[in-house]
Amino acid sequence: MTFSQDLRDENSDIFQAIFTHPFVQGIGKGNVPKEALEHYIKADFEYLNAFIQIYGMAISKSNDRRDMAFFNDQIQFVLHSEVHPHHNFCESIGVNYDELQGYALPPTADHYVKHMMYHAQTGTLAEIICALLPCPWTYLEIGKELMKTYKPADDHPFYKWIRFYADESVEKITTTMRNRLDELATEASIMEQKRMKEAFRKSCQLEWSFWEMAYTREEWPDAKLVGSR
Ligand SMILES: Cc1ncc(C[n+]2csc(CCO)c2C)c(N)n1
Repeated sequence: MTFSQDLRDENSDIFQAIFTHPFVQGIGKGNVPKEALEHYIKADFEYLNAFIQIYGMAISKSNDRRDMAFFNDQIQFVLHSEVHPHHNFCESIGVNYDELQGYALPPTADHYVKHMMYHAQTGTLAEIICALLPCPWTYLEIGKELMKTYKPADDHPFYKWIRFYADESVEKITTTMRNRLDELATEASIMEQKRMKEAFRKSCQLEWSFWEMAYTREEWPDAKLVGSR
């Protein structure tokens, strides 16, 4: 059993909860409330900006050129490819992508980004990868689950989104990160392995929470307090 397979097994409860989340199921059914999609894109645009910065932090912790090249490729991927699923969501609700950019992160997305930054700043390379891996891994499995369950045709409103994440490019990213993690884990102390597992589980939980945040349109209290009392 590899370290990354252990991680997957230990967190299958959260993976399962992500697949059944109403936002994720709504993507499969082709029916997500417009407000939830807007809230998601606003937060995810800024989340991806932070993700790029964290890949930069990971490069600064890398000594091996293959790691540097991988993180560099991922920065390109987030910059140039991950805009496609966002465009798909925007088209489905008839909103211009530009209008959903530049918003402050809601609490859960803010927490998620800072959790990854914490591990990128204070942790080893293995720990950083553990904090980052649930991001491609859960999306890959969401894509595959939705493909299998709903078999979307190309006129499905979220066909492009589902295809994008079920694709082999996201599979390759996940596999590369898993393999590197498995290598690094063999040299990690028990204490480091514990921190790695905690970083991974917390990111899985925050992936679920990110869907929930978008679905419930979570905001900072000050936005709600205005005029409520
Ligand atoms: C909250 C949230 N989690 C995961 C992704 C998906 N994702 C983000 S970066 C990346 C590629 C990693 O190199 C992938 C697959 C997302 N868009 N938003």
